[in-house]
Amino acid sequence: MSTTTEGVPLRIAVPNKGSLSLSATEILRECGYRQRDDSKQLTLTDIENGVEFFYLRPRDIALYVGEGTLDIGITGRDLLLDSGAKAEELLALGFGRSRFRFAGPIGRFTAVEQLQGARIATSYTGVVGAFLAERGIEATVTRLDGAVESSIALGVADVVADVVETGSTLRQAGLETFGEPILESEAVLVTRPGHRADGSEIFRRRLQGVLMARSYVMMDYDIEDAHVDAAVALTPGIESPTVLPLHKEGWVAVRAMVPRAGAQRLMDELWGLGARGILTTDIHACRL
Ligand SMILES: Nc1ncnc2c1ncn2[C@@H]1O[C@H](COP(=O)(O)OP(=O)(O)OP(=O)(O)O)[C@@H](O)[C@H]1O
Ligand SMILES: O=P(O)(O)OC[C@H]1O[C@H](OP(=O)(O)OP(=O)(O)O)[C@H](O)[C@@H]1O
Ligand SMILES: [Mg+2]
Repeated sequence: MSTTTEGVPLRIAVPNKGSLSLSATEILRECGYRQRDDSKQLTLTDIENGVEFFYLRPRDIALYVGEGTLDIGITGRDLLLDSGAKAEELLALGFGRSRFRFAGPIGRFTAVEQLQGARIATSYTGVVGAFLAERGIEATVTRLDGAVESSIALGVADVVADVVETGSTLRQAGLETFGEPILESEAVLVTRPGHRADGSEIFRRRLQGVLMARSYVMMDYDIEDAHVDAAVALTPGIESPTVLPLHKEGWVAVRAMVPRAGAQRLMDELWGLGARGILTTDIHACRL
């Protein structure tokens, strides 16, 4: 059964390679979509769900979506901004997190004002150009495809601007970051402003449901009536917690979604209030 109203498949761009590719495929599978098994496959139609996937270079995805060829796509926020494409961010996806930063030889630079007149190497000329223009800094920006960190030792640049995740590539090149991060990036869902293709809302909701399920757990516990108000104040849930009577006189069972991050601390606090039989369970998908 198709989930689109017109029967026209929703056309979705997915990273085919690089840091975002595996996580994008994983979240789409969790959302109940078919995904390719062969990394050479360029497209895949999931008739049951009324969608068609196009596996593309993440750097090109904002352009395809912005030009109207594809309805929606997954790419990096930094790549979206760098592209200058007419696409907008619809939902942050929580994976592929990185910072985009300037770096130079250790001890050489301390502030972005020192970029005046410098030679900067980067794969993200759009992001760097906009940053410099905003501050009225004049510098020479050279575009490289990758391994940008080597450009300083090889005499092509004084400074690099690149994606930093763990920082280990910079350390190995004898470089250090300086100035504030230019931007914080993660994988994002992008679409054309004002364009809401049939099925795109269902697609967005499925992704949001899996993201919520990743960041929340279901918590169950039993507690005496006298302490239930204090306990539900700690576990207010999304709408409101479910409270049901137990067979044991004067006791109730409480069920509520709680943020995964603080779940262990919450269990300690509930135990302190007299709650017993405290359980947490993973959620795999939800619509809230
Ligand atoms: N450690 C990382 N290295 C590079 N990009 C990363 C990293 N972590 C997250 N990202 C994000 O991945 C996207 C870059 O996609 P890209 O396809 O260029 O990945 P890549 O890992 O550099 O792959 P490749 O170098 O093989 O092309 C950006 O949005 C970037 O912020
Ligand atoms: O902070 P880190 O964890 O070290 O990760 C950041 C590095 O990873 C990426 O390089 P990639 O492996 O994509 O190679 P590339 O430069 O050839 O694209 C990025 O361009 C940085 O060089
Ligand atoms: Mg790379």
